[in-house]
Amino acid sequence: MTSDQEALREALHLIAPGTALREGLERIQLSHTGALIVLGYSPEVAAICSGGFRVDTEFSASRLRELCKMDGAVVVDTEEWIIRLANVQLLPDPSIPTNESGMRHRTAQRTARQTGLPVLSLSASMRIISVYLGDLHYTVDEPETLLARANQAVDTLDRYTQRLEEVVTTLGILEMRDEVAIRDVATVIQRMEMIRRITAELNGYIDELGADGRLLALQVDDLLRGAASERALVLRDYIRSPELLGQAEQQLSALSGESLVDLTQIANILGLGAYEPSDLDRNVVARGVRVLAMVPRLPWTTVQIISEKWPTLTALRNVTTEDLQTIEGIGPYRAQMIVEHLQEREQLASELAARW
Ligand SMILES: Nc1ncnc2c1ncn2[C@@H]1O[C@H](COP(=O)(O)OP(=O)(O)OP(=O)(O)O)[C@@H](O)[C@H]1O
Repeated sequence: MTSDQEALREALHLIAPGTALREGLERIQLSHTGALIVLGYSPEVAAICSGGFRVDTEFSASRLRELCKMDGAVVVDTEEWIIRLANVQLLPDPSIPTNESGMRHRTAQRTARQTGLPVLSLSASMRIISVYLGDLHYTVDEPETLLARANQAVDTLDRYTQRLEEVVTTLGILEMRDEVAIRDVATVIQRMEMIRRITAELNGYIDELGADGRLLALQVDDLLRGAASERALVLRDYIRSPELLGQAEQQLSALSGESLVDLTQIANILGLGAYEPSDLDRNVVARGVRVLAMVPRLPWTTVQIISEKWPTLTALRNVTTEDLQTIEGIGPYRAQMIVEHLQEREQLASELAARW
């Protein structure tokens, strides 16, 4: 996300349903007066304001509506939530390009480009809220439209998480049998990345829906249940050097929709060296970090020390309680817990495999 996109998201959050600002905008829409509102008060804004008068009054929805009945723009200081100016003429640099028609929208776009602040433009005739920020232009949807789209995305997330659960379970079984192929790891990461993308889209809807999006946020939370930490653990299990983790995350999120379908590209991002589709069948071994992280109350630093000493899951599965007690901070009780946990996982994997 670029900084403008992030700022746009923050601006959408400010005007989300349930906020005082949105209530003001809805009142303006009902009264068909239209509006031009600058969200932020900076020296750049002050420099392009002409005429009008100072208000310096606490923000309220009804005040905004009243002030927007007058000609000109309103400037709202969103740091302090104070309406600073009203009835002002905005005079942005006329050489700044604009592809809008109508003076209000053209001024809004130029002002946003010149000041870097969000500028709202509400047309008197149409029930549309336009947000301009830098070079971005966003048309705010009605909450019903947004909710319909968000619900579709939740259905997709639901299907994706079910499919992920299947492939992660398969990976767990194969890990315990030393039968993991590059394809299995790449498939899990592919699914996780698809989930990350749909979640980012949903978070955008949640931000924009404000109070109307609370139920949606709970649904998403429920569906994700620790998905982000599981993703990090799978990556740690198969990316040899931890310093490449951040780079891999970046490259995964930069993959186009088409490239995400290609498992060899994902495998290469993980550093697993797959140049042709047949390379995907080559075996790989997990470090076992994910399995260790599931041991109850085992501190992360201890997980790291253990996996440094026994750097593969295969090696880990052969450790004894005596071996583990050579590590500082692991006594007989904890050593026993770790060994039992590994045995349980192995047992579970063979039970599940028997059902295949
Ligand atoms: N530079 C400006 N500074 C402040 N306010 C402006 C500016 N330009 C336009 N406006 C406001 O927008 C109103 C509508 O202007 P105009 O009719 O030219 O734009 P429009 O885009 O065609 O209108 P609408 O958006 O309502 O369809 C003006 O009456 C004024 O209140």
